[in-house]
Amino acid sequence: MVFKLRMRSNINESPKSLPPAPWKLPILGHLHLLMFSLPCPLDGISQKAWFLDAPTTWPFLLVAEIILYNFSDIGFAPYGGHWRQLRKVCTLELLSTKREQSFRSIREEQISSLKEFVEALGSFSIIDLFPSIKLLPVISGRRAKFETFHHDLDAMLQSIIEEHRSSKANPKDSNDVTDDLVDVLLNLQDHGGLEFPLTTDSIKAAILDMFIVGTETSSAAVEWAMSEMIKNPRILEKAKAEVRQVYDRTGDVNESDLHKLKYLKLVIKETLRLHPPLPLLLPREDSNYWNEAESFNPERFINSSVDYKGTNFEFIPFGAGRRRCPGMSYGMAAVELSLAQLLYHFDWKLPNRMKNEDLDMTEAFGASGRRKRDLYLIPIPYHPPCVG
Ligand code: HEM
Repeated sequence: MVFKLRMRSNINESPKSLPPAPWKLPILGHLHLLMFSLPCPLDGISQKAWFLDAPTTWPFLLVAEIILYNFSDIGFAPYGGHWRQLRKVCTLELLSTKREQSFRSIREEQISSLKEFVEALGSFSIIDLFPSIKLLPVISGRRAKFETFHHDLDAMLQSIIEEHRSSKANPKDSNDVTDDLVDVLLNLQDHGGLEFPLTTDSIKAAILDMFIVGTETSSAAVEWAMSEMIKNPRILEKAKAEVRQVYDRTGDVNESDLHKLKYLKLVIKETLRLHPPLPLLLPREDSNYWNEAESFNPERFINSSVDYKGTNFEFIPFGAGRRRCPGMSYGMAAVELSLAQLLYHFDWKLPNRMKNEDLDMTEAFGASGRRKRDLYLIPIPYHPPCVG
């Protein structure tokens, strides 16, 4: 996962005096999920083809048509042979456990730059960690604007593809774990023996899916987890103590010890329950399923067999069934690692002596499940005890 970090304005500035956040579009990669707030003629989470008959005047359908190469990405593709093939490529080639592990060092390297970034700024908005959400900030119109945007985006994707092609004059075996996602797709296009040809447009749409879907959902989870912990200092302290106890030995946050962060995992689960990045129609605050459903209580998952893998229907932040999220392991690894970094290297406080109970937790309207207002926090560097 790529983290490009954008500089944010002044360190001690009041959030109120910051320029208003740009209007956020529902996010490209998961816009298909908007269908759940529209009258859907089909039942069930996994039926996604109906919208193809819908008028493409809805902004998100225009996005899918124009920007996602006429619905050729994985998320928007209607169920059928083309989608099945994309899905197979995605789960077996792009997001397999083997690949996920092979990207571990890249992920660690990228997420470790978080520390330097936060230090350099003094204050930041969590959303800046994942800038892809802002890829579309200024699109407020319809077709003409989407087309201009698509033109620019297409040029960028084309140059990414060409760069990969030229640096791979001797293409490697697609099982080569040093390949990145674009290499894997290009190798499949050249040598995959696929039932349906993998067009360059499908490759571009898949890159967009991975990049935008992955960053948008993971950033929402990190932002909500931090918000909930700030709002609940007891939980913040407990999670922080755990992270520091695990990493103080080396002074370095890495993926191999993530499995020891048992409490942080509960915090993430509870975050995904209360704030699923793609809300769908989840019973997240339904008292038929949850005790004190609206309160943030990570401990509810202690000794609970309820998991997010798609079999407990009261808790399906990654969806369920054949369209279940193929990037679950990637997403969880990125969220855990980001939060571990943030909690290990910094103490956190709200700006302007704001009280934790005053933190606004309103959700943005729409399908993206994000905070209505960006979360601004002041980091106070933590100096680990000398490592021997
Ligand atoms: C915390 C992180 C994430 C959450 C909560 C999440 C959640 C979801 C959900 C709810 C769906 C729809 C499932 C359904 O319709 O049943 C989905 C689909 C999808 N997700 Fe994720 N996701 C996350 C991270 C990622 C990452 C990191 C990637 C890729 C690198 C990814 C790639 C996709 C793709 C390609 C689809 C479409 C699958 C299809 O339609 O067949 N997601 N995700």
